[in-house]
Amino acid sequence: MKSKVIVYKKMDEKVLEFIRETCEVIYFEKLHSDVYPIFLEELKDADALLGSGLKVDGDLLDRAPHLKIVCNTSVGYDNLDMSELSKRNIIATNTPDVLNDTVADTIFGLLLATARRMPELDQFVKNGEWKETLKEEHFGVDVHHKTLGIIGMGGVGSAIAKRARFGFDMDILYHGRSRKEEEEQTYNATYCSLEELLQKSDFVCLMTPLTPQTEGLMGKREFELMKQSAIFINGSRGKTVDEEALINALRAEEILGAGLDVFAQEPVSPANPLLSMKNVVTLPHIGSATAETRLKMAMLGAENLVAGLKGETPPNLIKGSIGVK
Ligand SMILES: NC(=O)c1ccc[n+]([C@@H]2O[C@H](COP(=O)([O-])OP(=O)(O)OC[C@H]3O[C@@H](n4cnc5c(N)ncnc54)[C@H](O)[C@@H]3O)[C@@H](O)[C@H]2O)c1
Ligand SMILES: O=C(O)[C@H](O)CO
Repeated sequence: MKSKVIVYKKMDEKVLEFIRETCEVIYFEKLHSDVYPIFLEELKDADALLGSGLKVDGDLLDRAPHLKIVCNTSVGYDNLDMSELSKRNIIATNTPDVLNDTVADTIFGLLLATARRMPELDQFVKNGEWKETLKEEHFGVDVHHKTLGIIGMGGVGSAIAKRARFGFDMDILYHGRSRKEEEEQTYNATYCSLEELLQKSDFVCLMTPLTPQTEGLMGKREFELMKQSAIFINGSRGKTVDEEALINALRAEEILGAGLDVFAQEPVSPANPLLSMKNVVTLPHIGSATAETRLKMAMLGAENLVAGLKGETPPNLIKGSIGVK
């Protein structure tokens, strides 16, 4: 009897074919309201879930009594209730590393675009407002040789540090749960407290996972500690930032600007005040959004799934999952 796998996100056919070699696949390109009742019905005898963003909590797991493994096609796994999964002996996996460079390219591009006001000046040109040589009022700020503070020097944070150091001669500060000797040696990065990082950085880049400890990590006090000339970049999750505090800090000119790839609510509401601020550059959570990288992530998720269903240890077990030694 083949294992039954529910795939709940749009996937390349190559990935579905790979899973179909050993499993039965129930495929939902998107879990919109029309198909959700069918999804819940299929859950009843499903052995595995593959996709990203679905809230997998106790309520959902109670509807899936045969589930053996839940596989994210993302590195972030804040959508998974790890304790509920472990209670039920369900394996959980994610897709780290394959996306580091693509995400670092996005986040550093966001940093550059925000520093040099590119979206605003692109619109300036397209609106036919460019009538003469640009004046100081339209100048941006330099990135090269400035100080970048990275909160969360992990896979993506480290790739951002590489770009900053070797591409832009930046000085790098970082804060995290542990020291990163390799990054300190390779990128001349300096570990410091969060307070010191916020006070000294010209660019603050948040790249931590969303956890109970990082929820609201950047709040009123943290933005007040930043330089008035500094720019905040968020590539992590929207809820690592107190969005109200960010809006107030920008309105009070406590910081110079912000570049955001993630938001507390996604898709972000058009009414969100951040979207009407010229000194805020916004992206629709596109960190890993290239065809090549998304295929790698999906295939890695599928490899984790097939290995787990075979009784093997999947390559990317999430910390806290059963089977993590
Ligand atoms: N915008 C996007 O499209 C995109 C893409 C990839 C990752 N992400 C987000 O970025 C996160 C990090 O990705 P990664 O692959 O670098 O993960 P990672 O696990 O390699 O690195 C996370 C880093 O954050 C640090 N950290 C954890 N808790 C912390 C805390 N309380 N304070 C300070 N540092 C802390 C960890 O020590 C680690 O160094 C993901 O969990 C995801 O939420 C977003
Ligand atoms: O966590 C990740 O991999 C990205 O945010 C894409 O979801």
